[in-house]
Amino acid sequence: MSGRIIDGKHIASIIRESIKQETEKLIEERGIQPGLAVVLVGEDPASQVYVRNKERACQKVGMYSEVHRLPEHTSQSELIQLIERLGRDERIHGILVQLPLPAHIDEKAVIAAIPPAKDVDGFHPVSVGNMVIGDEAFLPCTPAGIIELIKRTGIELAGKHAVVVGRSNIVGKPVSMLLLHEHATVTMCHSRTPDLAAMTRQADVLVVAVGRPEMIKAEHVKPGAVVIDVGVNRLPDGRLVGDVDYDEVAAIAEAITPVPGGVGPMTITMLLKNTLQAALRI
Ligand SMILES: Nc1nc(=O)c2c([nH]1)NC[C@@H]1CN(c3ccc(C(=O)N[C@@H](CCC(=O)O)C(=O)O)cc3)C=[N+]21
Ligand SMILES: [Mg+2]
Repeated sequence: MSGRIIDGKHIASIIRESIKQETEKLIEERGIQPGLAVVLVGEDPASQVYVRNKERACQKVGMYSEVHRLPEHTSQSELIQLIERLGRDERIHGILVQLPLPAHIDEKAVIAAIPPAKDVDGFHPVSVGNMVIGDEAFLPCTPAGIIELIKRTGIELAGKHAVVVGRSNIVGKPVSMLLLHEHATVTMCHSRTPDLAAMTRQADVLVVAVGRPEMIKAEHVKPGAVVIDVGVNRLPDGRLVGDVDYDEVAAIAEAITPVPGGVGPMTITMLLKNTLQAALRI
C-alpha cells in the first residue's frame, strides 16, 4: 500500500486563481490594488530565494509588491523607521519582514513595530492573541496553509488525535492552536519529549516542523496516518528534503505531503490571501 500524495502545488494554484479574480475585482470596483512590502536584511541565500518567490507570486495575481533589501549591518532603529514609514504608506496593505534577522537585531521589537492591520505574517502579539482566542486575525501563513491543505484534501479533523512535533512560534505553537479550533485533540512534542516515537505513533494526523532532515521514519508513524511535513532542508548535495523520510513513510501513510510541492506553496498562497484581506478591510 502506498498513500495519497497531498498535492500542495495544485491546491495552491486553485486558491491563487480565485485570489487573482478577487484582486482584479477590487481594482476594478474600488480602484484598490493590494500591495505587499517585503523587507529583507542581509544576504542569506535561502531568504533571497523566498523573497523573490513572494515577489513573483504577488505579480502573478496582480498585486503590487516592493522589496526593501537592506545591508547586513543595518541598525535596529533604521529597520524600525522603515517599518513605521511602510505602516503609514497607503499603497502598502501588508508588511512582511523576512526572518531570521541578523543577530544584532531584536526580532520581537521589529515585529512589534508592524501595525497589526498590516501584519500579514500574523506574528505580531496582537495577531497571536486574537488567533488564540479565535477572533478575526491574520493567521500565520504556514499554519493556515496546513489547515487549508488538510480541509481541501477532504480529511476530517474533528475528534482526531493530532500530534505536532516542534514548538516554534511560527509553526508548531500556532498550528497546534488551529488544529484545536478544528476540534482535534492535540499533543505537542519537542526536543525534550522522551520516546518521541511512542507519541507520534498515536497520531491520526502528524505535523512535523523541527528542521531536521528526514528524522521521522516509518517507526514513528501509525499505518493509515495523515502526515504533514513542514521541513525544508537543503542537503549538501543540493537536494531539498523534509523532516520526514518520505519513501519510508509514504509506504504506510494514508496521505502525505511531499517536499517540495507540499506545505511550501500553501505558505505563499496564504500570504497572498492575507494581503488581499488587508486591502479589502480598508
Ligand atoms: N517573515 C517570514 N515569513 C515567512 O513566511 C517565512 C520567513 N519569514 N522566513 C522563512 C520561512 C520559510 N518560508 C517558506 C515559504 C515558501 C516555501 C516554498 O515555497 N517552498 C517550495 C520549494 C522552494 C525551494 O525550491 O526552495 C516547496 O516546498 O515546494 C518554503 C518556505 C517562509 N518563511
Ligand atoms: Mg520528505
